[in-house]
Amino acid sequence: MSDFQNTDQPNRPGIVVTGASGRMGRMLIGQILADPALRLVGALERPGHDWIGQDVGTAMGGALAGVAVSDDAVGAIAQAQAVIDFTSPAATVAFAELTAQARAVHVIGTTGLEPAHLAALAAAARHAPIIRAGNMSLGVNLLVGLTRKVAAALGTDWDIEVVEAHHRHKVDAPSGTALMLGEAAAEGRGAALDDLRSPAREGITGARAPGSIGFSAIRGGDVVGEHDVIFAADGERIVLRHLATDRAIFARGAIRAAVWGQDKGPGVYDMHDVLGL
Ligand SMILES: NC(=O)C1=CN([C@@H]2O[C@H](COP(=O)(O)OP(=O)(O)OC[C@H]3O[C@@H](n4cnc5c(N)ncnc54)[C@H](O)[C@@H]3O)[C@@H](O)[C@H]2O)C=CC1
Ligand SMILES: O=C(O)C1=N[C@H](C(=O)O)C[C@H](O)C1
Repeated sequence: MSDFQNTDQPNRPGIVVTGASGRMGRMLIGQILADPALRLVGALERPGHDWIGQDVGTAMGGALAGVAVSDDAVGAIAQAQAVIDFTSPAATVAFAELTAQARAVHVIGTTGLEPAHLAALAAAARHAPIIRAGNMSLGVNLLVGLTRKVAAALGTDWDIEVVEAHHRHKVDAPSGTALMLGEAAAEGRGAALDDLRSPAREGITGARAPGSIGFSAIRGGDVVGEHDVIFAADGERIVLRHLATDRAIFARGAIRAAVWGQDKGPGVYDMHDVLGL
């Protein structure tokens, strides 16, 4: 363990952060190092990454953290009480197996997960808790509840569209948040999103299918994350909106989940469980 982090509190959960050099990895590591109630015990990057072997604090341009960035997931995760993971679907599935073996909490922010990835995570969650959400912020998780409520109150003469905007580097669409909001809207209508989801529009699409839920994605610049749920009827519209301006909100939620999960049994949880919503 590092001599550089506070050692006054013996029961601080030891946290491994995957994707250490990523936009979310850096944010998480910064928040963990700044919090005396937490301990950073590992920082993982993909094999071949130029941060491997460097101290993660200095690689981030700050003070020594006493934790070297590693590609040894087996060794790092074996020492962890929690793994916070914002990487890619394939990496997340591999980390889930190791985290389950270590009986540690796996907090998953990675989006773009397909049904096969989700099945692998469900298998891992038979051994240890997994807390997964396409968005870890308090605001979006509140918006999910509002979306479900508004969709339940309105009939199918109100068309539902989810519009999202993200930075130019984002690789998946619709965003994990947009899908959470779409699922909530479908639930409000007593259906599964798969049954209501409108295919991506291009060309002669025909008129909108009544009761369907559409998605549109904008990518550009450094947009952190913006989501609108539009309920459109003849003569009026309701727009529920969340604007993220700082990735700190996602990191705060993920760290809260890692701590919350410490006394939880195996299973899949989400931020509604963590936040008690
Ligand atoms: N649930 C939430 O609240 C949020 C979710 N996200 C999601 O988190 C994911 C990551 O987002 P960003 O940090 O913006 O991406 P990023 O591309 O900046 O970072 C991903 C990092 O993971 C690393 N990585 C990939 N494979 C790896 C492996 N096998 N082992 C270790 N490291 C590996 C990459 O080298 C990279 O540094 C995306 O799926 C994004 O949608 C992002 C923000 C909030
Ligand atoms: O990739 C991102 O940046 C984000 N991804 C999450 C998503 O897919 O919804 C959460 C947030 O919007 C930022």
